[in-house]
Amino acid sequence: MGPRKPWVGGNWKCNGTKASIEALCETLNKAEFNPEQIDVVIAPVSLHIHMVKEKLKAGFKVCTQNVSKTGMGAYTGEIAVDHIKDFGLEWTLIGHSERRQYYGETDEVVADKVDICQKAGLCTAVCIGEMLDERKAGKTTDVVKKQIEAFIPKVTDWSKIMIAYEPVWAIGTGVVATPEQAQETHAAIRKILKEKVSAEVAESTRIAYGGSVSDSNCNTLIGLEDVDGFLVGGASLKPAFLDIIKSAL
Ligand SMILES: O=C[C@H](O)COP(=O)(O)O
Repeated sequence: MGPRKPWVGGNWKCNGTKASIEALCETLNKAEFNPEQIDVVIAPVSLHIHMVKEKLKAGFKVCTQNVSKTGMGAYTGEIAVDHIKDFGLEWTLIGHSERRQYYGETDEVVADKVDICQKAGLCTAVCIGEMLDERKAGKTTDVVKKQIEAFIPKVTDWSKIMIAYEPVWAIGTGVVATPEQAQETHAAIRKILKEKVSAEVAESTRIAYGGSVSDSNCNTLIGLEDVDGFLVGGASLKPAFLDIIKSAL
């Protein structure tokens, strides 16, 4: 872990019922952390946000899993930055690989969403990562570079950007990146930020790892120089998430 404030996110994806989420919030409320020293960010299904905000103790930050590239208006089914801000939320995820794969979210759309979040002063976890065939072809750095370059021109306040590196082949598969793969790509991302933005931004921007993070691999991963935290899917629905938070303290 570098000198940056750690960031640990639980992406609950399209999971949970009112009952299961109530129980999960009770479990998560056992976590002990100082929000001045770590960002612990929970992204439930949008319908559950109100309830999760009520149930989780102060210190947790509640986040949307997606945001509209438009403002308020005649855009059926969307949630705008204005709603997120009005609701008192600080964070949103953008460009998760499931959004890119199943809902046609291109680099251009991700850039538009970064743009609207920046203009609204909303903190944004931007997800990037390569597919298995791209890794096998040795194209990982090229892929993440293209994904990052797409949104760089939209960023005016880097303190509100967190990059989540999630190799797609590691998401939900139980196949976590090796420490060497994770460190190598996180360092490559930092190098891209240095070359394309500035040394200061490269040094200060947090980069979290995501993809089959669990209570059994988090301690090794968090020991890596350029890993500043995690974006966790499956394990964030379980008590294991408490250990993952603890690993980053
Ligand atoms: O947003 C979280 C990632 O997609 C990781 O999911 P996972 O921890 O279930 O592999």
